[in-house]
Amino acid sequence: MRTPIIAGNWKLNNNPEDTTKFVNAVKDQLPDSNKVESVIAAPAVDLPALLAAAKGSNLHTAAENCYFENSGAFTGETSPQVLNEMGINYVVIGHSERRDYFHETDEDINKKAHAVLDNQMTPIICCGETLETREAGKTEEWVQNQVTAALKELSAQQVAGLVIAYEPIWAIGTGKTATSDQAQEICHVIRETVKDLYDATTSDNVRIQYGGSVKPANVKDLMSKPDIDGGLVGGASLEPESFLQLVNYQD
Ligand SMILES: O=C(CO)COP(=O)(O)O
Repeated sequence: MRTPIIAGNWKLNNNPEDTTKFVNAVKDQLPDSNKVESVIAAPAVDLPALLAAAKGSNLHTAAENCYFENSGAFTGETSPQVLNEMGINYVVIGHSERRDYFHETDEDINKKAHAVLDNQMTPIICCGETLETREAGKTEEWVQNQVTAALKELSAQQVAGLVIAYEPIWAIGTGKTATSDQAQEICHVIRETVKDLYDATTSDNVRIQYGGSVKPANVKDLMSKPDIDGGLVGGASLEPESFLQLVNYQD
């Protein structure tokens, strides 16, 4: 059985003080972690505040990015080793904003996935097509290629434990959600891709999130789909009330 995982991705929002306030407002109303895993991915500068406030609660913590080297002459980067030492659980890898604005390649994303796993954390690996790709009827091929490249040389056991987030770029921050059927269709393609690359056990275990204008109003419908195990949520994760509605979607 796959445990549902709802993760807020704050992007470049909130300072340490906002972070503490947010966590204090939500931490006693989160579902049990074996029912739904609640995660917040915060900017690197907010992670100490996130960890301190979340301690002892059901809130899991995530970084929004990291580098693929643990140390060295890489000015401005974040060490996966240090994230692990701090107590961070997840790292979002290959978000479309990182691919687009910061020119991250499939190869970088694969190296980061290895680095996160080597440092005992769980990657949330993002994939998703542009509107142009969708309109050209090439979504499946695009997503298959991104997933295959991201998972290169990872073991079946590593893949079974990680999270893949399907985020169609045209649905991010636009208010345009993929319909739950469109999201299911591509999440199914991702699961089949994992099955082809590995085996049925691995594809049955890997968790797949949908992201792109997920809101309290549509989360239940999305989560009712067989291949959707969670959400990666931007805008609607910024307010405590809305985040609580998302993680408590089963109530
Ligand atoms: O990019 C996203 C989460 O990573 C989605 O953002 P929105 O929920 O704001 O569309």
